[in-house]
Amino acid sequence: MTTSYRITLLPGDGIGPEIMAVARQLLDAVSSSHGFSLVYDVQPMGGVAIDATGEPLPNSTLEACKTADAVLLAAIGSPQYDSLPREQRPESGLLGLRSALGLFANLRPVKIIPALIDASTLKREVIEGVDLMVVRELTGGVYFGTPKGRVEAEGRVRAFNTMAYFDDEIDRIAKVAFELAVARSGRLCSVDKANVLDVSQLWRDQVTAMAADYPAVELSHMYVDNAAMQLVRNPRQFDVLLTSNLFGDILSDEAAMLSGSIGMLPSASLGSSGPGLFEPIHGSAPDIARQDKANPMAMVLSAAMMLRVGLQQDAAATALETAVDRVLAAGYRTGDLMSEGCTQLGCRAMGEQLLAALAG
Ligand SMILES: NC(=O)c1ccc[n+]([C@@H]2O[C@H](COP(=O)([O-])OP(=O)(O)OC[C@H]3O[C@@H](n4cnc5c(N)ncnc54)[C@H](O)[C@@H]3O)[C@@H](O)[C@H]2O)c1
Ligand SMILES: CC(C)[C@H](C(=O)O)[C@@H](O)C(=O)O
Ligand SMILES: [Mg+2]
Repeated sequence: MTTSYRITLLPGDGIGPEIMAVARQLLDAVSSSHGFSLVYDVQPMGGVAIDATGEPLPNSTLEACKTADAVLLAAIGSPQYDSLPREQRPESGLLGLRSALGLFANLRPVKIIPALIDASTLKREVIEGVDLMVVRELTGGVYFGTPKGRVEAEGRVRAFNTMAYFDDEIDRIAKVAFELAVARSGRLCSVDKANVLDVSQLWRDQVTAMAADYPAVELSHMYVDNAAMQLVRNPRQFDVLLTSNLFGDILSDEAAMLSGSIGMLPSASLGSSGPGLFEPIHGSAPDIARQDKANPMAMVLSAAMMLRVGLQQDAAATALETAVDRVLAAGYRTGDLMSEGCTQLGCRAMGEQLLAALAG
C-alpha cells in the first residue's frame, strides 16, 4: 500500500498563496515519483482567516494542524490589519499556532548555493562555503513573557514586555543545538546579552552547564550585538548558532542576505512530539503581492524540510533541493536575485522551471 500523509496547508496572505501554489505542484510531482502520496487540507490562517471568521487562528484551523502529519505555512500578515488589537492580528495567529503545537525549536539553515554567490550584497570571499544553522527558541522569551501591556500614568504612556525564560525552556532548546552541533561540525555559538540582561545570564549559565554533557562540542558565547556584526564580517566562523526568540528572529533575517535573498531561506519548527510546522523565514511581502514577482524557493525548500524532517522522505527532499540548485545553475532568477546575464522569471514561470528540473 502507498504511504499517505495528511498535510495541512496554510497559504495565508500576500505572496503566500502564490508561493504555496508552486510548492504544491512540486510536492505532487515529487511524491508521485517517490512512491508516496500527500493529502492536503487547506485551511485559513492570518488575514484570510480574519476576513472569513474574525479570528486569525480559527479553532477549526488549529484542530486541522494538530491532527496533521505536518503543517506547511507560506506567510501571513498585511498592513491592513496593523490597527487591530494585537491579539486579533495575523501575527498573533502564528504565535498562537507555534505555542499550541509546542514548537519550541525553530531551525533556520543558511547554506550558500554556489550559483548565488554573486547575488549576495557581500563579497564572494566572505560568503563562499557558508553553511550554518540558526537554532531559535520559538515559544518563549519576550514574545510570550508577561506582564506586558500599555498603560497611562501621570499623563505619560508606558508600554512594556517581559523577556523571561525558565531554566528548563533554555535546557530543551540548548539540547537541540548541542545535538545538532554533534551531527555537524561540533561548533556551537550561543548568542545572548548576558553583559546586560538577567535573562541572558541564566541563558548563558544553563548552556554552559550543559556543555559538560557534550565534550565533543566546542562551545562559545557571543553577545548579540557582536554576533550581528560577525555574521557579515566572517560568517564562516559559525556552524550552529543558538539564540533566544527575538535574537534569532533578527539574526536570521540578517543571515538571509548571505544567501542573496530572504526569498531563499526555509525553516522547520519542531516540538517534542506532534506535527512540525514548515515555513519560509520571510513574510507576506505585501509590496510585491499579487504581481507574480515572489521568489518561491524558500517555500519549496521549506517543503523539502517538511519531507526530510517531518515525514522522513529524504530522497524526495533531496530531489526538491536539487531542482532548486539546477534552476539557479541554469541562470533563472526571480527579481530579488536578478543579476546580469541571468534570465528573469515570475513566480509561476519559476515554478514551471522547477517542475521541469525535477522531472529532468
Ligand atoms: N512567518 C510569517 O508569516 C512572517 C514572517 C515575517 C513577516 N511576516 C509579516 O509579513 C508582513 C510583511 O513584513 P515585512 O515587510 O517586514 O517582511 P517580508 O519578509 O514580508 O518582506 C521584506 C522584504 O523582502 C521581500 N521579500 C520577502 N519574501 C520574498 C520573496 N519570497 N521573494 C521576493 N522578495 C521577498 C519583500 O518584498 C520585502 O521587500 C508583515 O505583516 C509581517 O508581520 C510574516
Ligand atoms: C510574523 C512574526 C510573528 C514572525 C516572528 O517574529 O517570529 C516572523 O518574523 C518570523 O520570523 O517567523
Ligand atoms: Mg522574522
